[in-house]
Amino acid sequence: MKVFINKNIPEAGILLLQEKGINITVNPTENVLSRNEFIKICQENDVLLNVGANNLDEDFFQQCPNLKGIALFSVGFDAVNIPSANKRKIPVGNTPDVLSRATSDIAFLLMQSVARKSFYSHKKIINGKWESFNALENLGQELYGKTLGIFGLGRIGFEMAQKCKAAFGMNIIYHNRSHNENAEKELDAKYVDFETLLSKSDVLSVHSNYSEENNELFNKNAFAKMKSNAIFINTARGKFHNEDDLFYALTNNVIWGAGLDVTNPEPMKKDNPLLSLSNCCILPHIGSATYEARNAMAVCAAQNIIALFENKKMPFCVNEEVYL
Ligand SMILES: NC(=O)C1=CN([C@@H]2O[C@H](COP(=O)(O)OP(=O)(O)OC[C@H]3O[C@@H](n4cnc5c(N)ncnc54)[C@H](OP(=O)(O)O)[C@@H]3O)[C@@H](O)[C@H]2O)C=CC1
Ligand SMILES: O=C(O)C(=O)CO
Repeated sequence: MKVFINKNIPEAGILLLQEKGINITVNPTENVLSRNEFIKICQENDVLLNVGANNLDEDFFQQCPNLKGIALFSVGFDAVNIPSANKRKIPVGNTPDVLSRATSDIAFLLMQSVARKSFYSHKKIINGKWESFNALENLGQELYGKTLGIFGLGRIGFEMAQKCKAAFGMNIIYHNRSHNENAEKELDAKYVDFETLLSKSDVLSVHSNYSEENNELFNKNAFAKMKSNAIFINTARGKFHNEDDLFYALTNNVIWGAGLDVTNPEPMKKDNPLLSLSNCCILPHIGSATYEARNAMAVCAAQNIIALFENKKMPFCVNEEVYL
């Protein structure tokens, strides 16, 4: 079985695959492959270990009829057309849980960074604008006892809610398609409809899986229903928000601030107007970027491939229906 890894991953995963004698090819160039180059190499392999946001759509599956499995180096699987994989009985593996702490840490970091204007204040020093102490300048807001609203309270959302409750005694409300009974029991999280999530959250943090039907759900209409002191945090996928509408909301006192680890599109251009705002903190999609999380992700991805190699079910599979 031949495995193609389109960008290098931590050694922990490579070693596991090598120990099993699995034939792997890691993209030898530092460059991102063009779509044609990527497809050509996938055609020559049985399994793809995919790092980054390649679009694994129906066209991809049609062009790569030999593929027997996909191991994603991510928990999110929005870039894969799952019905196309299912049609061909191709299992798709992901890396759940191991990155929940790291990603929720970034959501928490952004929340505080926005509340205390920290990125902007740092830029002020760099730009020679640190002047004498002024009682009315650089004022942020405290989060104690405020309401955290989570859109998509699953693994990462739970970790975020737990931290916010422990650190600031925040009240938790959330909106999912179904109830998260564990969060209701452990964190006293209250299920609300989407409109209530918008109108009652002091901090609204997005942690849902992305799918087309939620494209730019956080747009002008949604921001208009939020509190004027609200902080919007998105560490899930950039396509959840409309960036022009977010800019409008941030510059017209519709909402108070925003923290983004994901942008729409990615990568963000360096002259994006959001980068110049005092009330917006942006990071370049580093949610899972810790040694601990990335090593563990590499192990999960390798375990998924090893299972395929041994004719077993992938231990972390997003389309278990292919095994029925
Ligand atoms: N910034 C980064 O580096 C990272 C980003 N991510 C992103 O975070 C996402 C979440 O990961 P994780 O917590 O592990 O996933 P989970 O599946 O554990 O949680 C996702 C939650 O979203 C809810 N949800 C899904 N669809 C909808 C919807 N249409 N409306 C409302 N709620 C919805 C689900 O509940 P229900 O089914 O009941 O609706 C579920 O509780 C990933 O898919 C990925 O996009 C992940 C890791 C790193
Ligand atoms: O896992 C994911 O979905 C990411 O976005 C990166 O870790």
